[in-house]
Amino acid sequence: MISEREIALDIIMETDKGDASHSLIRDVLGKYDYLEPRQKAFIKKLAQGSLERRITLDYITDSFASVKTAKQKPLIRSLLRMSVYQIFYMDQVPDSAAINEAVNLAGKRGFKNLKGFVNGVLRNISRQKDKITFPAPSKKDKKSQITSLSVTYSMPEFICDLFLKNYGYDKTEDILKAFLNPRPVTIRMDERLSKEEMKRLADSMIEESGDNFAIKQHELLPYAYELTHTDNIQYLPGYEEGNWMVQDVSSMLVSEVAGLKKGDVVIDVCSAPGGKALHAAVKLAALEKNAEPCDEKSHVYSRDLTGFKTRIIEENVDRMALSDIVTVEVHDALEHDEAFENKADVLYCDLPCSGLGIIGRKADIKYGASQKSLKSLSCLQQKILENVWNYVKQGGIMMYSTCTINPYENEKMVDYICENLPFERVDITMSVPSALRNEESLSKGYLQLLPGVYDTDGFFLAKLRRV
Ligand SMILES: C[S@@+](CC[C@H](N)C(=O)[O-])C[C@H]1O[C@@H](n2cnc3c(N)ncnc32)[C@H](O)[C@@H]1O
Repeated sequence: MISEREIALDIIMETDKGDASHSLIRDVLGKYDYLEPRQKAFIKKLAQGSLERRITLDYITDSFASVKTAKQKPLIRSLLRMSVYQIFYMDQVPDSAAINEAVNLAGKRGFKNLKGFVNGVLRNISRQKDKITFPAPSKKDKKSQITSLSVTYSMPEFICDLFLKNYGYDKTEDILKAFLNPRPVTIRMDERLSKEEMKRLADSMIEESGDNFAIKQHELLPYAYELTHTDNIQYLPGYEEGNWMVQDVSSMLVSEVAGLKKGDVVIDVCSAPGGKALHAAVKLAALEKNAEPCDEKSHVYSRDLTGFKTRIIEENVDRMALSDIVTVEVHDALEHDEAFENKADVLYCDLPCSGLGIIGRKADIKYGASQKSLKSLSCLQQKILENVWNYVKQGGIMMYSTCTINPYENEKMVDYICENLPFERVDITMSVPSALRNEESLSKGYLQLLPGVYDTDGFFLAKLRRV
């Protein structure tokens, strides 16, 4: 018989090898579908939390263990992470339960000789947990600030350094804190629904969901709704009917700011799962309602690299009844397509990026990122941009966006575009929701949303006009 902690242990061991935690947790919980919701919630919290706080947990263990985490057997390292997480961050679990089960699991999984080590380290940590302190930052010493932020908020040092250089200590701390707070899921209701229909849909979600479920309208956009305590979101009312799709409110701003007009051709070169392209399609479909038969038809071309990815877009297009207005195609954005030259009124360049803005949702991103991977992503973005920029008509628009917080992929990439390609920045201050209009970055010709400052993922967007 496998226990909940043993299931969590297996997930933690896999994520230690670099596997994506969100899909892994979903797949493993699918395999143990017979478990009670309470048991599944425990496994998810333990696996996710141990990953999210890995650096902090290792720091605590290393303060007590004779063999440091880097030198420990992978199973023992994962077991200690999971147990220290319970001792520090799961108040409802008695320390003795976490420790006894860890010792049993060490024996069960072939490490009888290390049961004493596991027991000793965990009992010491439990006894002294109120006395443990993290490295303090010193105002004048940048290195001490990096170490302190890294250990306290479990963030690799090079990311702390990157944020510190750009945002200073206080803002960096706000961002890192926000990453550790649970983020609600945001959905975009189909704008073809009336306000009353959206409200009725939200009410029916409440009626059909468990006690903890909550839904509220997002303050930034009237058709964005925040959902908390959502498991199996696809079973909520309106999903099958295509009345909504999951999308962070920050990402909705792209189509909000693009200034789409009836008859526009939109090309999205990196489109899966289709959030922004389908948002554009919904807006255009609403405009088409008043079109005359002789008017130019609006259309969205939604492309991505593989059939696997475009199938996801197609499923969303079908579900949302947008197949008349959207064409989905497999196409490598690095391959130039002459047929697309001068075709787009609006080109979406929502390019592959380091994803540092969504670390709060996908903790594995922070451990997978490196200075080298960030550099190679900005090279890829540059190559894609050089290849697709002339899909935009003269006077047309390029929407450049990423879900990251890295100047080399964001503001410096916009500088690159404006210095090397025939584009100029468009002031978007008046087209963002009023609650964002005082955002400092807008005065520089782009919008950089930082988690902890706004109730959104980290997101970057710029509107550029071909001149
Ligand atoms: C940030 S995601 C796009 C998200 C999407 N725009 C949305 O709003 O749902 C980046 C996408 O770029 C795709 N991609 C990566 N390299 C590509 C390439 N060379 N050509 C086309 N798509 C690519 C990835 O498969 C991924 O789906």
